Amino acid sequence: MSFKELISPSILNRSAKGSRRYLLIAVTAAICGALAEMAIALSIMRLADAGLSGDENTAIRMSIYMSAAVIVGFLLKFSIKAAATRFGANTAYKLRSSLFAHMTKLKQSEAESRHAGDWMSVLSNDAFAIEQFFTYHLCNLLFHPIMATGTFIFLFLLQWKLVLLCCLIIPLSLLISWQLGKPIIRQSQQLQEIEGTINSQIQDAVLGQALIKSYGRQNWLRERFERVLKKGLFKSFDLERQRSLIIPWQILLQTLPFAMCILYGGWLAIHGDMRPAALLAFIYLLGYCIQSASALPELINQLFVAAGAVRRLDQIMDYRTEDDTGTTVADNEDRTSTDESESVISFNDVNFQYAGRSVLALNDITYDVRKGQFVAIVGPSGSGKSTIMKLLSKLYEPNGGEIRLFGKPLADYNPQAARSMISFVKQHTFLFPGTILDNIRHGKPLATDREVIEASIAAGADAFIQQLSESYLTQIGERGAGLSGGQMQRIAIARALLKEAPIIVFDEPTSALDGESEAIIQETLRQVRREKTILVIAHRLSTVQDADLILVMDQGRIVESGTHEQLMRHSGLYSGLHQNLLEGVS
Ligand SMILES: Nc1ncnc2c1ncn2[C@@H]1O[C@H](COP(=O)(O)OP(=O)(O)OP(=O)(O)O)[C@@H](O)[C@H]1O
Repeated sequence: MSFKELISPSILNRSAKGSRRYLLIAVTAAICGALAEMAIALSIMRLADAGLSGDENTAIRMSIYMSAAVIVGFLLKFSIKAAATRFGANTAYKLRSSLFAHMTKLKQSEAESRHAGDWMSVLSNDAFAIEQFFTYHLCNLLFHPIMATGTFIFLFLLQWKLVLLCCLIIPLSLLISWQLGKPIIRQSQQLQEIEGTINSQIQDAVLGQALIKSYGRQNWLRERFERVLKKGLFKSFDLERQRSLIIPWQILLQTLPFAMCILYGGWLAIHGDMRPAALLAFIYLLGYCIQSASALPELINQLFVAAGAVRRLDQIMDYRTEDDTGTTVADNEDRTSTDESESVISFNDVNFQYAGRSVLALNDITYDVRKGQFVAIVGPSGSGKSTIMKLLSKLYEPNGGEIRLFGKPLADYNPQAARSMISFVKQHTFLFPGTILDNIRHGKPLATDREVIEASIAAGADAFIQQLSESYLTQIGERGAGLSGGQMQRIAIARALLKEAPIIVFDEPTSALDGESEAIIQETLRQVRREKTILVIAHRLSTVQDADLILVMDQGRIVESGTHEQLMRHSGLYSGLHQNLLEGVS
């Protein structure tokens, strides 16, 4: 890694914009702080000279100067810390915020390329490492190099021969810092990756808890976790070992110059080549110079750790986001003007292949959905039903062919505009922790309470919500904890109805529900059918029997289409599926 790469990561530069004045204040205070220390040394020297020559007035004046320099030095150190922390906190805040914003705009394929826990690790651990660097190390990283350089120049002016003697150590010190720092950045990066895996496994354990118990896989899970924990443990031992190698060098580099100065400086003073007062000031400043110089290896190490974290964040920023150009939500105002004979959704020879897959998930898909129609998509597992929905919601772009929404190519809409016209009820309902009211209101953030209740009534959710202890203000836990699958689904339907989008898409709405809930959803379907265009992906053929059009999919193709009656007249896949269902029931 070049030095340029180290200091110019793009996300850091962008995040630091607007806070650079604090950095400037910190650097200025660091320079002035170093000057204050030198003023103290100068005062000590003049004080010692005055003491030895019995000049009382100069001694008093120097004592006053020295006290003033001590107070100013104290205030400056305080300012460095305050300004550097301010710079760091602001930068870390912007960095986290832009990272989070970037993540919410990621292309679906990019988001799926990493495990969720891995994302969390980058967002929390790496961002935290950078914040820590800014809060605790940046002020030292500003002060110590300036102090080391400033005192070095002053020492040189005092007695260059002594400085040259001490200088023999500096190249050695820099070489050691650089050499010891390189493996640290590599190992801390590896440790961070292991942390990501640990987070992923914790997440698997939490989300898949019930499944893991039902298959008795706790031991497998524990052993797998144990293995990655051990890997992390050994890696952190390696890292600590590498870091601890710096300590003996630090001690050596601290004591060696003192010993050399006292011996050689004393010899120079005895032979009249150096005033004793100058030797006193020299040793005073040498302490500061060494303290600052010896802090550098650890600070450089911390800089490497933070640089590693910034580099990983930069890699995240390189992940592609959705293209948000094109027709906007505001341009959609005329969407309901489509007359009944026109297509609301049309797929024309659409092909799609997932990255890394050798076969097409969708192969020459062509169909039309007209305004107010109820269209069902059925077919065996893996036939491509959900992929159609993913393309429709612009989570993926087709590899060939064209999709149109209200007559306009879907590619011309920005993703938000396209999604604003469709209410999705997914197979797996996701509810946020919070009140039921808030969860339904995600469909239309400015909806009144009355509108929320009306949507809930239409979705058959109002009756059970009213029976809850705090009705619509009942708090629900993470992912809807405290509600049954059917109740969650009805809340999701209420949310979708509240959105008032002209198209409503149900992804297998009945698959996780009992008979009663299924009946309620069927009733909802019948109600909204009059007002909205409905697309349903279903396994339960009972849900779709009265659909205007049923598309039957197999291996990424539409193999049959028609109404239930038309399809039943052929002895094709649909009637076969129906037959299997009946045999399963009997
Ligand atoms: N994110 C993905 N990455 C790679 N391949 C995928 C992805 N999602 C689905 N597929 C593959 O694409 C094909 C179609 O999947 P899709 O989920 O659309 O089928 P489906 O008909 O909805 O299945 P099911 O009824 O089981 O939900 C399958 O072969 C599946 O393995």
